[in-house]
Amino acid sequence: MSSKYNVLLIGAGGVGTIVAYGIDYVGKSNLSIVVRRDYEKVKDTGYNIDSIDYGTIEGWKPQNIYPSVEAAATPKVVYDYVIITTKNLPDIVKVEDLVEPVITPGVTAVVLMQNGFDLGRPFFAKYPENVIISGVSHIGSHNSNGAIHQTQKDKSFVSYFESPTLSKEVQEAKTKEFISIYSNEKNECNYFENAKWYRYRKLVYNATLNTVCALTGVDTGRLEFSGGLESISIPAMREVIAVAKADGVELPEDVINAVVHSDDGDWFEPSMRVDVKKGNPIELEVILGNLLKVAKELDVETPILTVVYNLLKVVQYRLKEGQGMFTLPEERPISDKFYK
Ligand SMILES: NC(=O)C1=CN([C@@H]2O[C@H](COP(=O)(O)OP(=O)(O)OC[C@H]3O[C@@H](n4cnc5c(N)ncnc54)[C@H](OP(=O)(O)O)[C@@H]3O)[C@@H](O)[C@H]2O)C=CC1
Ligand SMILES: CC(C)(CO)C(=O)C(=O)O
Repeated sequence: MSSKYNVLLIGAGGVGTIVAYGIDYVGKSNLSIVVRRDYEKVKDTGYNIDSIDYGTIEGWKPQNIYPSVEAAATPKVVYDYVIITTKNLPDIVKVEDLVEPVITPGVTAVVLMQNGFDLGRPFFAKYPENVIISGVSHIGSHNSNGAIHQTQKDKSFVSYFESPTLSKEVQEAKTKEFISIYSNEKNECNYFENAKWYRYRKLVYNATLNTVCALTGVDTGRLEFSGGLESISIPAMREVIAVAKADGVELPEDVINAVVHSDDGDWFEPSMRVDVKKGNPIELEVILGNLLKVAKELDVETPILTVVYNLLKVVQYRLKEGQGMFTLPEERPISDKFYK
């Protein structure tokens, strides 16, 4: 009998494949992955990886490859860890529902290695006995048809989303055990005490630069030179900092400066901008929607973020229509709503 951890990773994209490779590199896990669109190709020839951390690897495969979460549930394996590295799009698929077939209550820890805010909340409601781990990744990695191109080092901060039903000791131990199966000498994977703090810190970037670049169609360099950085994104950053403060999270004095300078020398396109460019739906609800819900609960004014959110809702509608998620009738229906 194997004494290895049973690990399932769902979403082998730019981030997921590098996380999976890192876990395989450590060698403490019996690793399975779910591959959707590229299943046939990956099953036959594996991944070709060009990585700043691991070099050039050809034809890499983990122990098991499944075409769906349901298929990964059929061998009746009890998974110790289920890692989710899909895009988090609750307005399309709720990840807490997606993973249901592979979760064993009280055993499986869920690792959310995704951008966004307050991601633990729906999991606590559905899986009160399971540890929910937060992974905030700073990486630049993309997948095109099974070819992975990782240009920025895999650096991640791993914490637990504080469950209302589990003890600190249990959650901390499980989180550190996860780090022990993933951290290696090629990547940088650190334990970080406070998931909420780090998620707010990351939002200072994602809620203000991803969103405004997605709306305007520019990279962060062009946003700076056009004046949009100072007229829109920096005031929006102040709103994120104000919500964090009202929520008991004090971000450092120099956070805005640090965020703005994090792309120095790079015409960098944040992921939401890339998604719009590709015609893919955007992670609007987890990057901005969840923050605005908390702002409302705490009575914090967020005029800029609110307008940005409402404009991006229109963009999301367009993207969903473009992906064939709904179709509109040829003739525009007439509404009898009275506007004043
Ligand atoms: N890429 C980056 O550099 C960074 C990304 N992030 C965050 O990491 C997360 C992952 O991003 P990224 O790797 O770029 O995303 P990608 O779009 O590259 O990959 C997501 C993968 O998830 C798969 N997927 C989606 N739904 C399912 C499903 N139901 N079953 C199986 N597979 C599924 C997709 O498969 P399919 O091909 O079939 O659609 C795709 O391969 C996001 O939250 C992102 O914001 C954070 C920092 C940097
Ligand atoms: C800025 C970056 C690449 C940080 O890793 C990111 O989170 C994004 O583009 O969404």
